[in-house]
Formats: sequence, structure tokens, C-alpha cells
Amino acid sequence: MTTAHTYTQIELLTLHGAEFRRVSTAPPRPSTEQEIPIVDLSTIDDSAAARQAIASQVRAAAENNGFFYIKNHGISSELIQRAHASAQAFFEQTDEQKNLVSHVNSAVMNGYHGVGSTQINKKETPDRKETFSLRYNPANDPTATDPLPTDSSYESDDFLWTGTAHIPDFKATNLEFYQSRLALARKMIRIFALALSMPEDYFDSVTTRPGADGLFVHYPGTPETVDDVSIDVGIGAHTDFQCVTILWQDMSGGLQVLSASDEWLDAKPIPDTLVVNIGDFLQRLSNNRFKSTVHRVYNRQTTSRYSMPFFLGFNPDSICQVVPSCIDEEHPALFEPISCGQWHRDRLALAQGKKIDA
Ligand SMILES: O=C(O)CCC(=O)C(=O)O
Ligand SMILES: [Fe+2]
Repeated sequence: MTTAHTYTQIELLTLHGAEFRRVSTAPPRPSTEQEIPIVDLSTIDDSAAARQAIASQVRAAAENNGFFYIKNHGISSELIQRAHASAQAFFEQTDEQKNLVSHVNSAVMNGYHGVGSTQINKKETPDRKETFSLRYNPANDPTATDPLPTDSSYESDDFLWTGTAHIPDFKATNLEFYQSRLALARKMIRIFALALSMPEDYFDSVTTRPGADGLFVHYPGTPETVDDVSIDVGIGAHTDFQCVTILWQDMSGGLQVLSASDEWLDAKPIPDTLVVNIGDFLQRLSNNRFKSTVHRVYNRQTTSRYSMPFFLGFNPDSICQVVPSCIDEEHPALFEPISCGQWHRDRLALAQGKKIDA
């Protein structure tokens, strides 16, 4: 039996104006293992051949729905539990306490954003979530080996730690978790280089001082009295800006992914896995071969949902261009070289409703 699909459209913000995507009106359905596969990273530190085998699975996922799970990723469940507990302890505070680390103290959006203060999709409701963000700071990256660019000025994140000093181990746990995710993200970008048929160190020089953001996110529960139609989005339909996102989600569910066949799929929580997806910048560098996939979150339960995304971009001062292996006579480069930092700043400003001079 075939089911007749009906479709609607969603509107997305891009630096070149609004973009429309066709979407099935069917409710989200569970994804199959082919649609959002699980990639086992247990051999990632072994031989080059083992990494090539991982890369070929990543390539298939990246060219299909742009989302996959990773297991045996090397971040201990004990550390993840401590980070989750830290996030909970932070969000359970009063608004006054949370605003001790308000993002208004920061020029680079470090710190706390309250519920409804962002609206990633301007055609949907404000996002019913609150976040704590930690941006890249060389002081938190002891493994970096290259000298800092002389003209770089990074904002201190001291205010984040003084404003949370009363939460036991908040700073130590946050930094330990950030560093372990940064290390994993650097390993994953090497896998992506292989998946693009390039040497595995191809992106190493542009990930020495990367735009790397570690977030804690809390989606408050939805009151039982709210009907399904008027429910606010947790985070509206969007694509991620940077290269690779690595996400931990709790067992609540609610993350939905727009498939290559224009249907909403549930990216259901799978214990001991992280979710990986591709952002717009990597799609651009891959000449649209790898998919930066639209996704959104609804928290339809009465209790809280927590997630912890990590966004990896390239060094802000690097100029990146379409990867040579993605260009041939039939596929000329679709995009000009661009500064990663400028790209990220423009996309963030656009999401905040500011006007961009293209
Ligand atoms: O909370 C989640 O599961 C996803 C969050 C997300 O898509 C984002 O912060 O970009
Ligand atoms: Fe996202």
C-alpha cells in the first residue's frame, strides 16, 4: 500500500535571503537504521585503514540525511553524567542567579540566554529553551600546539566562573567536558577529511584555534493544559551554521530531522551514543555533497529535556574554499572562498534579527 503524501513548506533564513524547503505534513516517524545510522568509533585510534572504514560510513550518512549516531566515542558516561548534573544545577537556579552570567556581559554570546530570548526560525514561535554557552578560548585548550595569532583578542570567560562559583565543580566539570568534546570533534573532522577523499590532516591547520562552542540546553516541560497546535517549538526548524555538531541528548526525545525525502524523522535517544550532524559551512566546502540538514526540537512532555551540543567550526581567521576533491568539470565550485569567522558572525547576527551587508 502506498500512502499519499501532502506537503507544506518551511522558510529558512540564509545569508542570501529566505529559502523554502518542502516538508511532508505527516507526523514525525521513527528513523530506520539506514536513515540515521550508528557509526562505531571504537577503532578510530587504530590504523589508517580502520579510519578509512569509519569514513566510508560517515560519507554515506553525510550524503544521505546528514545525521548519524556515534558509539564508543571515548567520552566516559561518568563525565557525561557529571556534565548533565552541572547543567541541571545551573538551570534549577532562580532567574536572578542565572543572570549573573547573562550573555549581555559578553560581546561573543558567552553565557546565559533565557527562555524565549532566541527565535532561530522567524516564522515559528520563540524558542522555548534556555542555554549556557561557552565559546572557544585558548586558555581552555591546553593541547593546542601552534602560537596564537598575534592580532587575536579573545574575550575572557572569567565572568562565567565567578557567576557560577557557588555551584560545586561547575567550572571544572564544564571545562573537562568542553575539552573532551573538542578533542573528539578534532578527531571527527579528520574522519570528515577522509570522507571527502582528502588526506586525514587536511583540516588540521584550520582547527588549531577553532570556533568551537560548548552549550548546555534546557527545554522546560510543556504544561498538560497546552494543546498540540499552540505548543511552542523548543528550537525552531534550522540548520547548524558551522562544520560539525556533536550532541548529547537525554532520554526525553523530541529531536526531529528533515530527511532527504522531506519527512520529519525522530532522532530518538540511544543510550551511550552522541548525535553528529553537518553544518552549513561544511556543506559549502563540500560543494553541497554533504548535507546540512534541517532539524528542530519539541519537548512535548511535562518534564524538562536537557541536551548538550558542541559546534565545531574552523579557525576564525582562516579563509576556506571548496575542497578540491569536490570539484571537477561537471561540478564547478559553487561558492567563493570565505573567512570562517566572518561567516559565523554573519549567521549569528542574522539569527538575532540583525541586518547583514552581503
Ligand atoms: O537540543 C537538541 O537536541 C538540538 C539542539 C540544536 O539543534 C541546536 O542547538 O542547534
Ligand atoms: Fe541545531
